[in-house]
Amino acid sequence: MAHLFSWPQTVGSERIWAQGSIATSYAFGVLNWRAWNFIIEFGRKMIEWLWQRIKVLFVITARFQKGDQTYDWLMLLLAEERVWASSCDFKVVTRSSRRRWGIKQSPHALYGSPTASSLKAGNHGSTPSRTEYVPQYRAPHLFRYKGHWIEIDCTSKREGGHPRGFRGRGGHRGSHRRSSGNELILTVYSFRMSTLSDLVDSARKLYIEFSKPHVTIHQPIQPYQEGNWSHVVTKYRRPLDSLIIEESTKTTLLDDVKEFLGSESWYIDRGIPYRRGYLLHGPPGTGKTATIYTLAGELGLEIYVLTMSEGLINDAGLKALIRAVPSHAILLLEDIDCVSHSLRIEQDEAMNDPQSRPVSKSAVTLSGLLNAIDGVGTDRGRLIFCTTNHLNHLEPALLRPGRIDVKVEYKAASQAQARTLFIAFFTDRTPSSSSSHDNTTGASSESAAVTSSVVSELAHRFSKLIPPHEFIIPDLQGYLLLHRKDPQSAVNGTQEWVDAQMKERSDRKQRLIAKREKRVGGMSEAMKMRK
Ligand SMILES: Nc1ncnc2c1ncn2[C@@H]1O[C@H](COP(=O)(O)OP(=O)(O)OP(=O)(O)O)[C@@H](O)[C@H]1O
Repeated sequence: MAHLFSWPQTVGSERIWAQGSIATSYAFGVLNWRAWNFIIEFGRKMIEWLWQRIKVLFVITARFQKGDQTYDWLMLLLAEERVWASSCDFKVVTRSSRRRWGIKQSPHALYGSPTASSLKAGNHGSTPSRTEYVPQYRAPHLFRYKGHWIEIDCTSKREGGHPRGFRGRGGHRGSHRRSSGNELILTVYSFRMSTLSDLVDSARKLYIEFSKPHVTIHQPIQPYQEGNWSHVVTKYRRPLDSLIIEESTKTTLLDDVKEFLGSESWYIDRGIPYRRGYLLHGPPGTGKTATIYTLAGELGLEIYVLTMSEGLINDAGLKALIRAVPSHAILLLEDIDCVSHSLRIEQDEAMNDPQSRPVSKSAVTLSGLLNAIDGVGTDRGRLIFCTTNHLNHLEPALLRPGRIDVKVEYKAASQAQARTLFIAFFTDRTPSSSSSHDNTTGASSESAAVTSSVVSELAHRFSKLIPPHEFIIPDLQGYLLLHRKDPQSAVNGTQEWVDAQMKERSDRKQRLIAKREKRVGGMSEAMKMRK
């Protein structure tokens, strides 16, 4: 009976025991699972932490913003290193700028393309094309530079860190905001910071070498408040002797700029802002801008141009743009009188005087311009060149020494300039012609001397027929171009051309006077009617 009664008890206790052991093993299982989870998570975190530490020691991340000079240096270096060779992502453009980071060649030979150096030398293959293939580097690219692996990424999807949330030395973890993609991110797998600085330095040297035959001109792009100068054009360097201005003006300007560039410590020691302002003033087409480009080419300086008459840049934009100009570069402010004009317009409009309305107006105010010129960053070796056609429109505050230190007046061509232009125009400068004169017999060099003396004599006659300070160099160039192959006929036709030009000018003047008188007459009639 007891057995009878004990069985269910036993069964019950076994059941309880079984249930207990299941519960216990379940609890242990859960605990185990939690422990394992904890261990795995802890291990993962440790590995991540260690990996981050290793990366901090062995990986350097550097960002290069479009619009900054370093971006251009790096892009050129990448082209030179043929990093694009493994790329399958190109932007194809027909624009043909002298500054090319793309692979400029026939589409048929894309992957067998020449190197940047051969392109530099003008060797574009047998089928030169104006199409440019610009590698995009959207997907990360790996390349080897002086024994180090370097990764490039042009289009970060996250801002504030590495494209893949990576945190390198000095970097931050990505915050997953979309970037504009206007930056180049380099990840250098090296524990030495000098690897990066060497790379940037090599890129800079290459860029200077590459830019030698050209003058680089930077123009701003919108939004100006970001100080972005990424629109770049290049022009062939102009030889100094192709600039036909007074020899003394040329050398004075050149020497002044050279002296300024070499006297940084002098300025710093005396607490004087290290900048120099030049004002070139005179009628349109007299060579003001040409002078600045020639100086820049001669001294290897880059130009940052702002045209004040365009009316697009306001005070905030101007400040940001001027601040972004690097040291030892030329800041060129074209048509600076338009800034003063904006004040004058307001005054004149207030006085209801429609007669004095100027042609163009700048969105920059005078105080905005003065603040931008005097502001932060402009005292770090800044050469500021201003041009104007109307010196008398400039506010005295702008002409104060420290803002404008050197003034140069430009006029229409003198007879001496006309003579120099004629000689430059008709003297054969091709090396072959000069070498043939040098290397051949005495008879040939004699004929060269005769030719140059003939040109000189004709130039003298030509200059005497040109009334002083009436025609600008482009006018004279235009006329000489009509007689490009025949200097004698150029001289023979000069008087006739001068007379025709003078008559045309006088007719135009008469027409303008008549128009003005008609307008004034109309206004006084209206006044009378109103009375
Ligand atoms: N003295 C000069 N020597 C050589 N070229 C000149 C000279 N003057 C003008 N030119 C030529 O004429 C063209 C116009 O010159 P430039 O743009 O320098 O004139 P500017 O005085 O700056 O005119 P603007 O006031 O309208 O800006 C250029 O192609 C330039 O090469």
